[in-house]
Amino acid sequence: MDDVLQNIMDHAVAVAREAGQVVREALCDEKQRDVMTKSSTVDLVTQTDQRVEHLIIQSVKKKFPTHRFIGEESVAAGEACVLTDDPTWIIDPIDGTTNFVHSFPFVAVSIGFSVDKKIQFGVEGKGAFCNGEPLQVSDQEDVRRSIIATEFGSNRETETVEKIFSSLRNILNIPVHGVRGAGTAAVNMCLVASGCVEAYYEVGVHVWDVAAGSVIVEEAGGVLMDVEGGPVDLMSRRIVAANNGTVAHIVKEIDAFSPTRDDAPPTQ
Ligand SMILES: O=P([O-])([O-])O[C@@H]1[C@@H](O)[C@H](O)[C@@H](O)[C@H](O)[C@@H]1O
Ligand SMILES: [Mg+2]
Ligand SMILES: [Mg+2]
Repeated sequence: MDDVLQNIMDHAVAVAREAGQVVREALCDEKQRDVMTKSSTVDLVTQTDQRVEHLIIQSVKKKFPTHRFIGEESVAAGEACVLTDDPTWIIDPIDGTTNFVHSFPFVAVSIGFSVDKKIQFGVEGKGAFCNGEPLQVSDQEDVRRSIIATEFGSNRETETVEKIFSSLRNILNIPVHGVRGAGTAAVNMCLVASGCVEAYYEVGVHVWDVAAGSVIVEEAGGVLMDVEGGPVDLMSRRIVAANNGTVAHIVKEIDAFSPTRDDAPPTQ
């Protein structure tokens, strides 16, 4: 990794740790977990999500004034969600807000950094690490001996819920050892990267949920795919992250659908 990128990554790690501390403290303070809603009554946000995103963006802007941002809460406030070739920080200040609100103790501060529309950190084959320890995906080749992670998302339209359950039924019937969900895409992807689960899939995620996780999974030896096979498109809101191409064949069992893309022009 060149010095410039290393410098950017060091800053990302430092600001993620700082943000993590704010989230950790807020977990113990009911007032900082007051709930507001966004796209639906189960799409939650708190002042802490907004505060943490602000903290990260201000800190980065000070050091790298020309860089661009895609932040979950900035987009919710009306900013465009467009990935250009420019250096861009893709931020989910609290991934797992529902967990956070309920003190269910799995949340992540997710920060990805892209240049030329490619997520950069780690792409040069330097590996993925958790507190200095290298991560490695599971070597399991048999989907029947696998744990698959997924989420239910925050869209409760009947048709969407039907499709989620249809996929789940198909996957349970393979049969797999188990199905799990941490309540955060970023943590689910880190679980794939660390070999605790063999694969994670979800339709309905956003680019800020998966940008950082995608490079962590690849650097830990895993593969990314669209839920109908083929290359993943981080703006498509569909993702499969698996330990290898064999387990990634769970895509055959997924009842795929296409939510509105993250980069769709705003409707008037
Ligand atoms: O809103 P948030 O807590 O940052 O992110 C959440 C994801 O991590 C989760 O996996 C998904 O099921 C939810 O729909 C939501 O996108
Ligand atoms: Mg999220
Ligand atoms: Mg979030």
